[in-house]
Amino acid sequence: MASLLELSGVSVSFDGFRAINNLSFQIGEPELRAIIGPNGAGKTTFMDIVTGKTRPDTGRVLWGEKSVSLLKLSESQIARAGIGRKFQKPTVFEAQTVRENLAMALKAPRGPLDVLRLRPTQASADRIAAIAAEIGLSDDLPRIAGELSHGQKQWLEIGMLLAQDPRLLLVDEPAAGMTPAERAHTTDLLKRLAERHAVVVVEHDMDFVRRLGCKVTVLHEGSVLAEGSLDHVTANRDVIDVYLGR
Ligand SMILES: Nc1ncnc2c1ncn2[C@@H]1O[C@H](COP(=O)(O)OP(=O)(O)OP(=O)(O)O)[C@@H](O)[C@H]1O
Repeated sequence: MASLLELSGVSVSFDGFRAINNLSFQIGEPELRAIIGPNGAGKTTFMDIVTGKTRPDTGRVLWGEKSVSLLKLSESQIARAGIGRKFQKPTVFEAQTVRENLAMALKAPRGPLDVLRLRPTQASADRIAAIAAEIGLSDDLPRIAGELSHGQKQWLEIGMLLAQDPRLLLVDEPAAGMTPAERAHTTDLLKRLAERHAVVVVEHDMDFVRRLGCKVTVLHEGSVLAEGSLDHVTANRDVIDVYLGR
């Protein structure tokens, strides 16, 4: 499988502290990957580098069939190239309906004031319906987003990412604060999305990672400590020492 995203030899320091240290990572398309690691391992900084928020001091970050360097692109160009990121805290438009939120996301490359003025057109209605079905919110389209449960808001935000047609989704701690039923739904959703997309899930909850049933990358001190199935990495002595055994 060809790589969709490939980092090699990436390092970044903050005030002399190496948050990412000679990191190499690759993911294919489609693929589901979990990233785990102790606090401060560099998981957030990794996502910041991929999305262009943080620029590495050294290394390469290559994207797509043409191996375009993401280091030359702005954050918005990277988003348009097909990389979507979901932060831990949902940031849906609380006062708008689920349908309006998805409609805004379909049109999103403009400024926030422009998107607020837009109304869903017939042309976008099918797309909105398909995304709502994908995320399990078909019956909730007329509801005000602020009234949704925490889990439903997370799914809506994933739907808003999908509206942008990403090839790679970066999802930060999706299971945090969810009920067991919401976690099960989220697992199913991420697995289904990973049939057509590259999906990177950063997660601390090991039960959740186990249910994802995917390859796992363990980060520690800004580098890959171990990689493979969850059983493989959790049997690794170094992983036990720095992460699991604490
Ligand atoms: N802008 C910054 N300035 C200074 N230090 C930073 C900055 N961003 C990250 N760091 C440091 O880099 C290291 C890696 O941080 P990062 O947030 O990437 O870890 P993480 O694996 O996401 O941790 P957590 O699981 O707690 O979210 C930490 O020691 C953090 O304090």
